[in-house]
Amino acid sequence: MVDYSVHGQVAVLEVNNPPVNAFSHNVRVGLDRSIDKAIKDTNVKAIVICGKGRTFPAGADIREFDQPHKEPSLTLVFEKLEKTTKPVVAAIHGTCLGGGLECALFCHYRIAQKTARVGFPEVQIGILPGAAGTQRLPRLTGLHVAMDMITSGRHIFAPEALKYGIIDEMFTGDVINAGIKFAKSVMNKPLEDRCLMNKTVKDADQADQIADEFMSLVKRKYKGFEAPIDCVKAVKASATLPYREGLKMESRLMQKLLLSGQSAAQRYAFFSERAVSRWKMPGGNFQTAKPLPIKSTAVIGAGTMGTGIAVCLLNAGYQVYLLEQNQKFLENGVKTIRGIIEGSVRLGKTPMAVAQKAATLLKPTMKYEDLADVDLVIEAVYENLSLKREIFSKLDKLCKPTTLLCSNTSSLDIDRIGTATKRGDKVAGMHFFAPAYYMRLLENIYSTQTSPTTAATIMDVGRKIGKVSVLVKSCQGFLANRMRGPFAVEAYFLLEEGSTPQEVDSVMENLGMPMGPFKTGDLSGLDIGYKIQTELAKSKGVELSVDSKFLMGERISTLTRTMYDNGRLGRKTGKGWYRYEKPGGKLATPDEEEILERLMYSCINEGFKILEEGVAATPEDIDISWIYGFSWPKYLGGPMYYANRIGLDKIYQRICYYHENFPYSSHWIPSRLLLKLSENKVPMSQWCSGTDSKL
Ligand SMILES: CCCCCCC[C@H](O)CC(=O)SCCNC(=O)CCNC(=O)[C@H](O)C(C)(C)COP(=O)([O-])OP(=O)([O-])OC[C@H]1O[C@@H](n2cnc3c(N)ncnc32)[C@H](O)[C@@H]1OP(=O)([O-])[O-]
Ligand SMILES: NC(=O)c1ccc[n+]([C@@H]2O[C@H](COP(=O)([O-])OP(=O)(O)OC[C@H]3O[C@@H](n4cnc5c(N)ncnc54)[C@H](O)[C@@H]3O)[C@@H](O)[C@H]2O)c1
Repeated sequence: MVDYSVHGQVAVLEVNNPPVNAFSHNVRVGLDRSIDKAIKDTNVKAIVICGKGRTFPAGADIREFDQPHKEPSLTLVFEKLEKTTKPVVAAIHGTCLGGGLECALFCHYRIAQKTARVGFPEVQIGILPGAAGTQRLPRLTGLHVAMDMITSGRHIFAPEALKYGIIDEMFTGDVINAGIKFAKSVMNKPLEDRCLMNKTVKDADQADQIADEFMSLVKRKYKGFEAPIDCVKAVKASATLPYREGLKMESRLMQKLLLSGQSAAQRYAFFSERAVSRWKMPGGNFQTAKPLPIKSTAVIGAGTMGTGIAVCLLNAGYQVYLLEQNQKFLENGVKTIRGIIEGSVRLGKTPMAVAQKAATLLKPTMKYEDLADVDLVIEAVYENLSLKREIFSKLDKLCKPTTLLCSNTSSLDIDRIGTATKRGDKVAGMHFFAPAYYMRLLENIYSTQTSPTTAATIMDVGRKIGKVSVLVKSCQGFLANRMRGPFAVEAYFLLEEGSTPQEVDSVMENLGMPMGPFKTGDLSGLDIGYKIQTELAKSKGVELSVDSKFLMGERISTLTRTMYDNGRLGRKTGKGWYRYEKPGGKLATPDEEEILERLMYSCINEGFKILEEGVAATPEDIDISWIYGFSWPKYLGGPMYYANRIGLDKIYQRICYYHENFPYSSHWIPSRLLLKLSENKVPMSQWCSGTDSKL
């Protein structure tokens, strides 16, 4: 777990725990023994700590957080480093994160490869740097930088770390050689000045002011999350309390956070995000299918979605043909794309070089013939099946045989689009979420014809453009919108029964969602819901009117149609739900619990049906879709995790209650899987892919 070697007078302690050299219990034991050995060896005059393989330790082992703590603790091991009279050098490459950075902060010196990153990402899993990180980083950088790094969890590259004094020097080339060389250069220098616990925080006199500033920032920016608040308190203590007292404060806050439900949920989300990349579908999976190389792409439709998708592809270095039917729309689309990229450069999110390259990669066109040689097409025209089929048929005849043809449709069956071509195996859905350049979820959809190679390729493209990609089977609405369907429908029914959009929104916002369903509707455009409903009715041979209350025996709401007819399309027309006159309700305003249950339990029921039918392979696929597609608060772990926390039997009973009261809404028909799991009290570790059991 720790490889020990001596090179002349320098002992090298190489942490060897792939893939990320996390400080698991056996690594702590190994490191402890190796430190003792190096201290005892009189021939050894300096010590180098580094990581084997791809990285310096990336932190504590997150999987161990729910297990009983086993000695030695990280702090106990690290303290030996600072106490020794032999200089200790952390030689950093890859990602030096969390406990890894804390280890480096106990060393007397830190050097890093230019491409290395350092950071304290603990806040993202609902905790704080609990091995003295909150007390030691401010002693190096001052409060401001430490507050920023610890409350945001952002990683910084070596040049920035050098600027703040976190590292002493940058190097290129081999880590061990660089470590030994540096260790030799500091071998006989005094160490008192290099021990952080002896230092004071340079801007301690402004502690109140800086802490107040960050407290109001984190309360606004990370509304509902507990960890950022405790991070501010712990970092402030580094300036207001003696070192040992500060450590006690850090430890108290850490224990509180570790026991909180939020941290467990955020850790579940961390592992789920990785689990969804291990996709599977009939005939193949992430291990058996290999992605095809994709260089050039095309986006059809330069509207809201097409422009956002083009930005994602351009930023990742793909060539993009942007095809429109209308010259004016094409020009506007190009302007929008430039505007988004320029804005991102101004915010420091996109490097100038990437923006300049993107400008050369964009090829606006009105000619389908230009698309003949591209490797991947993503269609984003109006939500209309016959239009999409016509376009796919045209592309099939025109594009080279290997081109993959994908649709960004929000709801249409991919099989029905694929049958318009003779290459159903190369047709799939790539469903982005608005705004496409910002939202991290990409829902990739396979039809009965799609090949695993096509799935592997679009999952790979998703990864390369920085999305969290989930693979699902095609069905009406796919995973995300199908499950979100009852959520939106129940919200409309509540309105018809007397609630206001503000009331409904505020219940969901209090739960932790950044926006309630009506504000989200205003943002996406209310015409989309209307068009989806009309298309669905048409596919069943029914013409809807404003007075329609049922579709095929199912209760429906045509409120979006009323909005559409009145030109209230949401933000884009300047009026939507938030300037809507409340219809006179017949029923009393439902209480908050009912709003929450009707919106969430209806979706959760649908989620279990989605699992039952194999549309999603695991609950993690569903939870990740909500976290990255609908900004579900990570600290609640996703709706399926949330359901498990509430108790499946309670959820099942309430679903039965609503089913009895709303017999015309099939989304209340209880899921058989939910019944089975709740009756047999099956723990989540047995119905998920294993993420829950890691906690
Ligand atoms: C009792 C009180 C004691 C308190 C002491 C507190 C000490 C400290 O303050 C707390 C911490 O350090 S908290 C920690 C602070 N550090 C962090 O939060 C860093 C979290 N990690 C990352 O950000 C990314 O993994 C990297 C950027 C390191 C690599 O990215 P990449 O190259 O895209 O690779 P990838 O696909 O992401 O991961 C590959 C595999 O490794 C797995 N794994 C990864 N880290 C793990 C960990 N720490 N642990 C376990 N496993 C970890 C990951 O799950 C995956 O395996 P899976 O089977 O597929 O699931
Ligand atoms: N807006 C959203 O929130 C959202 C989210 C996910 C998916 N979607 C889906 O994305 C697709 C596009 O939605 P949008 O909101 O971007 O629509 P939009 O109306 O903003 O843009 C559609 C664009 O397609 C162009 N177009 C129409 N027919 C064309 C043709 N034959 N050739 C070339 N261009 C043509 C139009 O001129 C228009 O500019 C729809 O299928 C929609 O369901 C939308």
